[in-house]
Amino acid sequence: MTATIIDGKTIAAQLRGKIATDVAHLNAAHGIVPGIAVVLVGADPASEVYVRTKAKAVAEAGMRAIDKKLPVTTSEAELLALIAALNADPAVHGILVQLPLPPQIDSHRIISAIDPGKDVDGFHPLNVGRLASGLPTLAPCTPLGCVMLAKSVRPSLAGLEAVVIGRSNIVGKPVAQLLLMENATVTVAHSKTHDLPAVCRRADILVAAIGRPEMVRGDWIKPGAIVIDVGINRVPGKEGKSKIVGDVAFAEAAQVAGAVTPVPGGVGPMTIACLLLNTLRAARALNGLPALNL
Ligand SMILES: NC(=O)C1=CN([C@@H]2O[C@H](COP(=O)(O)OP(=O)(O)OC[C@H]3O[C@@H](n4cnc5c(N)ncnc54)[C@H](OP(=O)(O)O)[C@@H]3O)[C@@H](O)[C@H]2O)C=CC1
Ligand SMILES: Nc1nc(=O)c2c([nH]1)NC[C@@H]1CN(c3ccc(C(=O)N[C@@H](CCC(=O)O)C(=O)O)cc3)C=[N+]21
Repeated sequence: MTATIIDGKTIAAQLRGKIATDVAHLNAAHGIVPGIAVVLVGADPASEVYVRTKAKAVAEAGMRAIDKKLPVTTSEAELLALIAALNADPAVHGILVQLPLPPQIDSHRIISAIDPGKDVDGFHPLNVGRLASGLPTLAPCTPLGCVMLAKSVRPSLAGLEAVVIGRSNIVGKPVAQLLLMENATVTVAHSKTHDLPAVCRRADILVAAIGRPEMVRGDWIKPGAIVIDVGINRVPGKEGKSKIVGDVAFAEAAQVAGAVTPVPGGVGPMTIACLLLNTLRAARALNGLPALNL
C-alpha cells in the first residue's frame, strides 16, 4: 500500500484564506484589526521554528503581531507584569506565551494569569475545563490542526480506534479530548505504556506527539490507518546542516498507512492557521460579535 500524503501546507493555506476574508470584513465593518501577542523567553529550537513561520502568516491574514522577546534571565514577576499589560491592552486579542519557559518561571502560574478570553493557546485551566466539559472554548491549536487533518481524509471519525502517543497538556491530552468529541474510541499512551507497538497497531488513527525522532516504525501501524505526526525534531542532515523530522519513520509509514502527514508540511502549518483562527474568534468574542463557522 502507498499512503495518501496529507498536505497540511495546502489545507492550512485554504483555512488562512477564509480567515483573511473574515478579518478584512471585521476591519471594514467594525474597524477591528485582530492582534496577537507572542511572548518568547530565551531560546528553544521548536519555539524558534514556530516564531519564524508564524510572523508571515499573521501579516498575510491582515492581523497585527506584537512580538515580545525576553532574555532567558527574565523573572517570573517581570513576565507576570508583561501579561498584565497585554491583558489590559484593547489592541491585543490573543496572547501566546511560548513553552517551555526557563526553570525560574512557573509555567502554570503564567498561563493562569492570561485573560481566558485572550488565551489563544487554550491552555488556561478555565479553557481546559471548558474543553473537557464539551463547552464552546478556545481549543489548543496543534490538537485542532491534528483533528482537521484527520477529517480531511475521513470526514467522520465516529467509532474509530484512536491512539495518541503523548500526554502533555499542549498536545496529547487536548488532542485526546477533541478525538473523543468526534466520537472516536481514544487510548492515550505514554512512556510507561506496556508494549507500545502493540497498542499502536490497534489504531485506525494514530497521533504521535512524543518528541523522539522517527520512533514510530512501519510495523507499529495498522494497514490503512491515518497517521498524524506532531513531532518537530531537529537532527543532523546533509553537509553539516540540520533538518526537521517527525516522530514517525515517514518512508516506512507511507508503505503501510492509508494516509500520513509529512514533517515538515503537516501539522506545523495547521498549528499556525489554527492560531490565527483562535485569534479571530477571540477578537470577535471580545467585541461582542457572533461566533464564526469556519
Ligand atoms: N507541529 C506542531 O505544531 C507542534 C509540535 N510539537 C512537537 O511535538 C512533540 C511533542 O511535544 P510535547 O507534547 O510538547 O512534548 P512533551 O515532552 O511535553 O511530551 C512528550 C510525551 O511523550 C511521551 N513519551 C516520551 N518518550 C516516550 C516513549 N519512549 N514512549 C512513549 N511515550 C513517550 C511522554 O510520556 P510521559 O508523560 O510518561 O513522560 C510525554 O507524555 C515534540 O516534538 C514537539 O516539538 C509540539 C507542539 C506543536
Ligand atoms: N505556547 C506554545 N504553544 C505552541 O503551540 C508551541 C509552543 N508553545 N512551543 C513550541 C511548540 C512548537 N510549535 C510549532 C508550531 C508550528 C511549527 C511549524 O510551522 N512547522 C513547519 C515549518 C518547519 C520548518 O521550518 O521547516 C512545518 O512543520 O512544516 C513548528 C512548531 C508550537 N509550539
